[in-house]
Amino acid sequence: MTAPGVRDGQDVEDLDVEEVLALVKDGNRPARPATEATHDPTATRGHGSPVAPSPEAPHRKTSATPWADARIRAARAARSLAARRTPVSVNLEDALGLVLTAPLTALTDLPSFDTSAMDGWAVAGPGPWAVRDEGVLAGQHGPAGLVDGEAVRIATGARIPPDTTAVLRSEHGRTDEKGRLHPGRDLQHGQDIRPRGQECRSGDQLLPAGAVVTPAVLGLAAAAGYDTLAAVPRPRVEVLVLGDELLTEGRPHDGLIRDALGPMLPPWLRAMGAEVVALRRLGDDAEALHQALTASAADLVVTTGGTAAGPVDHVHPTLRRLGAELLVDGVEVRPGHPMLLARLTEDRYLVGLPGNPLAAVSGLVTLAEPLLRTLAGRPAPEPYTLPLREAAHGHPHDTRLVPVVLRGDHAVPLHYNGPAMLRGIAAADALAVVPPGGARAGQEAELLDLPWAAAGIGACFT
Ligand SMILES: Nc1nc2c(c(=O)[nH]1)N[C@H]1C(S)=C(S)[C@@H](COP(=O)(O)OP(=O)(O)OC[C@H]3O[C@@H](n4cnc5c(N)ncnc54)[C@H](O)[C@@H]3O)O[C@H]1N2
Ligand code: MOO
Repeated sequence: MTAPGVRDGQDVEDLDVEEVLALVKDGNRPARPATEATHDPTATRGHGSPVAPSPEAPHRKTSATPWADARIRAARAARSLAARRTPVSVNLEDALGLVLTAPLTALTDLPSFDTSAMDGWAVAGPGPWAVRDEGVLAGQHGPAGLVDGEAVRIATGARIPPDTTAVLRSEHGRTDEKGRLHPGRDLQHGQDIRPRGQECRSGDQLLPAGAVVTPAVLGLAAAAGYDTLAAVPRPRVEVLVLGDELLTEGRPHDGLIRDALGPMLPPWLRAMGAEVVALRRLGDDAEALHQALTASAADLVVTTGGTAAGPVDHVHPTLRRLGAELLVDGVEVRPGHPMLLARLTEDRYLVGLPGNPLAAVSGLVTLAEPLLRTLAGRPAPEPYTLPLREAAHGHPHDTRLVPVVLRGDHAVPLHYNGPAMLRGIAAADALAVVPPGGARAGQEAELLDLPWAAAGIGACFT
């Protein structure tokens, strides 16, 4: 059935109840531009005073923060803690994705000795040459020096014998019947020799402090002599999954459903650079939640579910009981508007993700990502936009995050993007930021890449 007033081409399955209600009331009026929505008397920006909810927005939270402000607030909240974190020394194999706290300074010349760039012969003086019996392989040290007219077989990466004048590639040399080596073409002095220090001298700065450790940085660090790197510690995150209705195996039955967030959040958080220290399922138990939050030593606790105002929604009451400071209490974004950010103690934070799975993703990218990025010392990704290939309907007042695939130079909005659905995001490359009122086909939309989309599965998982 199509809800009356829903615009052509819209899938009612894509809308949450509130959006459908708003559209029914709006009829087919054109979507309001973002600027107008900003002046909506029902929309409270920042932490303004409470405003009576409008009939169009039965669940609008008066304290809700605009989406872009919420991201900024989450990033800023962690700044003072980030400044207090002590750098750690991390083995290379554990350093992927971390940020260097000291410049990467070469511990050696590179190459650290004169090296053959090719398989062939090290030769001294002009040819033809007498070829020694014993060759020189990579990894051997101290080959005997050559005299003019002499050559020795040499492998790529092997040390150049003293007094070598060039390396003759194997395909450019010919040996006559007497075993003498002749050049097949002119040979320049120093040809195919990589001189010591060609890439850097010991003490040269290879990368500045603040560089992100990529696979290539790991390779460079190893080449330059490093076993460990000084880096910003990975933020530690504990995930608390709330809800009595959740199963951890088998098919849904008897009103029980599978926990979709337990399997999804830890790898997603790791892809965002976090160390997930624990995942615990607490049911709907206020006491267990209180104890878990009191006992946790993680930099960030991520809870799922329980953010709304139902009888077993324990997150707000527990935060009040703990005396936590609510920094963001609801965000003007769909899905996920009940998401929250709190400071539990001076150096511990909580992000409360709504239980609906796509709403949880929205909370992850809106609040957890900027907070973790700041704690990890990483810069914000450069914002970028692409035109939408099709129109994306918008919420009347709130930003919408819509899963999209990137095709050529367009972003294509995906269906099955309702708050309880993962079908769209599971096929997506990015989330498109759709302003209040929606976006036309061809309109540029800001895109938030999914952490694995650009790098390929596995590449960014730490
Ligand atoms: N009176 C109001 N009710 C609701 C509002 C509102 O503004 N006023 N907002 C709705 C929205 S929007 C969302 S989102 C949810 C958020 O609710 P909670 O964070 O309290 O989440 P729950 O009620 O625990 O669960 C919501 C939904 O998600 C399912 N769920 C929970 N955890 C998981 C999981 N790990 N894996 C899969 N699915 C999960 C749960 O069974 C519910 O269906 O509140 C609305 N209500
Ligand atoms: O419907 Mo709720 O917007 O957060 O998923």
